[in-house]
Amino acid sequence: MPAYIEIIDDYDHNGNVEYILENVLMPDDGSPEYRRLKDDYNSQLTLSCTCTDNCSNIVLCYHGDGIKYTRVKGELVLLSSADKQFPSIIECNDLCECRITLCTNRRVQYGPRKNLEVFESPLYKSKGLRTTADIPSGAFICEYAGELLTLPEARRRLEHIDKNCLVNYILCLNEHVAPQSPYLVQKKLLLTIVDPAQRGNIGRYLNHSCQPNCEILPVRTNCPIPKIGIFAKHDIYANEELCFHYAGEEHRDGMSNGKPCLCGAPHCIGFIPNSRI
Ligand SMILES: C[S@@+](CC[C@H](N)C(=O)[O-])C[C@H]1O[C@@H](n2cnc3c(N)ncnc32)[C@H](O)[C@@H]1O
Repeated sequence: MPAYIEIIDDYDHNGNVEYILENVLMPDDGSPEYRRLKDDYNSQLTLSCTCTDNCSNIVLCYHGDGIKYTRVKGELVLLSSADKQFPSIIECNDLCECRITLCTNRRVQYGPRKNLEVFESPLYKSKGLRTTADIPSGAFICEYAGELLTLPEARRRLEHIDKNCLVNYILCLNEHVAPQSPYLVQKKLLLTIVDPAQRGNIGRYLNHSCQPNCEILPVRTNCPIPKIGIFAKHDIYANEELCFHYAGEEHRDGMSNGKPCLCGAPHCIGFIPNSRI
């Protein structure tokens, strides 16, 4: 039995973007905000399960208010009855006593699914990500991994992007957290900012759609800073382009207008939504 899980990710980029398997810290700028981000990044969630029955009872491998997985045709997918009011996932971690190979509360930590392909999207007139195989509803696609930014650094980079008409890869995840969430006992982390422009994984190629086939959810494993997990919203067929709503479909407040949106959905809002930070 392995003592920890190794991420399996054979994807790569063309060009000079560095391929990373999971989030990394932005360069140290000496700020107090960076020190706080680094402290969080190096922290371990103290939630752990005490499952000793070969994970036959999923409830034991379940941490507080997180969404659960269920196994469908050999694959772990999100339970469709999940509470969408405070959506988040807390997977089992290195402190858990369950058997890694049997645990049904570990998916994102294994890395992206296979059969993903970067391509030139005719719809978006830029790169996009598609699947070459069918994907069931609720299945994990990949993480949106990049450099974790402090708020001042994100603002600085956004200004630079605007001024120089560069492609914006910065994603701000605003969490709507239940007051008794177990990870808030450690720290109140509500805004996670990820920039895969220079260092990122395959998640950086998903475009925005106002009527997407994927959704993003915060997923915690060992670290209190969530990974941004991308999941199938419904069954997806081979050769479909994968896209998600950049601001989250349920939370439209706090959005600012970005560039014109090319998604072509019947109820397209007309612009790429950016979270106001
Ligand atoms: C995360 S990247 C997606 C991959 C990108 N298309 C590429 O070629 O690398 C986000 C950028 O893609 C483009 N993009 C994403 N969704 C779009 C949309 N709905 N309409 C127009 N451009 C979009 C914008 O330039 C946006 O800043």
